[in-house]
Order: sequence, then C-alpha cells, then structure tokens
Amino acid sequence: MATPHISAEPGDFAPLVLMPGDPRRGRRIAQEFFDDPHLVSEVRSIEGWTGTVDGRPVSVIASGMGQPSLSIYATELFREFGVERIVRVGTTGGLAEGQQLGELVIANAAHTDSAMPGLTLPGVTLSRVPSHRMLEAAVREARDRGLPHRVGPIISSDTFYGSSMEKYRALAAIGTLGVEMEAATLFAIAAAEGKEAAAILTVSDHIFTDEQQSSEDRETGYGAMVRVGLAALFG
Ligand SMILES: O=P(O)(O)O[C@H]1O[C@H](CO)[C@@H](O)[C@H]1O
Ligand SMILES: O=c1cc[nH]c(=O)[nH]1
Repeated sequence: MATPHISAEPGDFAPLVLMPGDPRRGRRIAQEFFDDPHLVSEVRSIEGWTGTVDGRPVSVIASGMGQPSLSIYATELFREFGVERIVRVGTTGGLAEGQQLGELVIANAAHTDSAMPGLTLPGVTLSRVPSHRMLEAAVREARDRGLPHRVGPIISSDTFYGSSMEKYRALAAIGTLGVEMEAATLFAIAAAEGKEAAAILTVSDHIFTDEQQSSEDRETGYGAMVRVGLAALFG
C-alpha cells in the first residue's frame, strides 16, 4: 500500500536499496547501473527505481538532504515495503589530512550533532554503526578493486553551513574522516527496525583546504561509490 511519501505497492521495491541524497543521482544510478530499470514511485519528485544488477533485484531512492528527510524514507521502506538493507551513497566534506577529492569514505561509525533520536535508551549514549557484514563486504570490494578509500568514523551534521572550524578540527583530531548529513540516523533507524544499513561516501570537497569538485563531478563522479555500495548490499 502507498505511504504518505512513497507511491508504490509491496513488492515494487527490492529488499536491497541504494539511497543517495540527490534524486537526480538516484535516477542516473538506475539508468547507468540497473538492467531493466523501472520507476516505482515519484511522490514529491523523489523517484524510486527498481531493476536488477547481475540478475539480482535492487532499488534506488533518494533520501533528500538531512536526517529528518532520510528518516521518513528509511522508516517507510523498512516498515511497509519489505526492505532489508539500505546503503547510503552520498558526498562528504573531507576532514582527514591528505584526503583527495573523489576518494571514498566507508563509515564504520557515525557521530552526530543531531536532535534526531532514531533510537534511544535512557541513560545510554548509543553508538550509530553500520551492519558489520555490509561494512566488511564494502571494504573488501574497495580493496579488491584498488579504489582509494579510508574506513573510519564520520559526522552526520544537521548543518551544512554554520559549523565552526574549531568543531571540525576537534572532530578531525579524533579521527573523523568526513562530514555529511544523514548516515547516523540511517544507522539508528536500521537498528531500531531490526534491519541493516551502511554508508559509502565520495569526498566532494575538503573542509580544511577548500578544494571542491564541480557540481557536475558531484552528480557524475559516483561510479566507485555505487560499485562498493552494491557490494555492501550483496555481501
Ligand atoms: O550528496 P548527498 O548524498 O546529498 O550528501 C551530502 O550532500 C548534501 C549537502 O550538500 C547532504 O545531503 C549531504 O549529506
Ligand atoms: O562539505 C560537505 C560536503 C558534503 N556534505 C556535507 O554535508 N558537507
């Protein structure tokens, strides 16, 4: 049955879902990587596509930007559409020394400054971590393909503008590899729903050097991330 934000029927989505922030990246992923891609939802112009990769059904749908938006799509997919695994495939602002634009960041944990709880336990600060099986599969794929990548914690922030350099420097000092805006809530929702998730990111700019990919590169330079994301879904 359709939900408020997804106009599909049970079975229209595969149990394995790629989730970029950007809807146009979602459509391109379906058209470039899926066999027989077909549109299964387009509420609010957030298109959901289902097809196959190597004969296995896979879907893609964007989260929009920020943790509140992601929480809507991830919750509806897990609860109403039989989705078992979601991989966020997004961009990140690099925080690590020597990190090059286009490198991958494979998140093994997500810090957050968000008020989005997702999963709470009074008196406990819960960790927001990906599925270990999916993480292992992603790292194996990146290594086997010789793709430049780092594995470590990221920060899922509620702000794109307005965080201080001091905060970024403190996060970098404890090994945080990149800043983005969705993964922590995805990990928390997956845990709360008894499902699995991972996050594979491409460095689109560097917070301390100010280097930036063009908006065209941000839209098109995602092949490595999608390959690794698919490996995580299949792993
Ligand atoms: O490229 P996407 O997946 O949208 O991810 C990053 O880009 C957006 C900000 O420009 C935020 O959604 C952030 O998490
Ligand atoms: O700097 C960046 C790049 C991508 N996503 C973010 O949230 N920040």
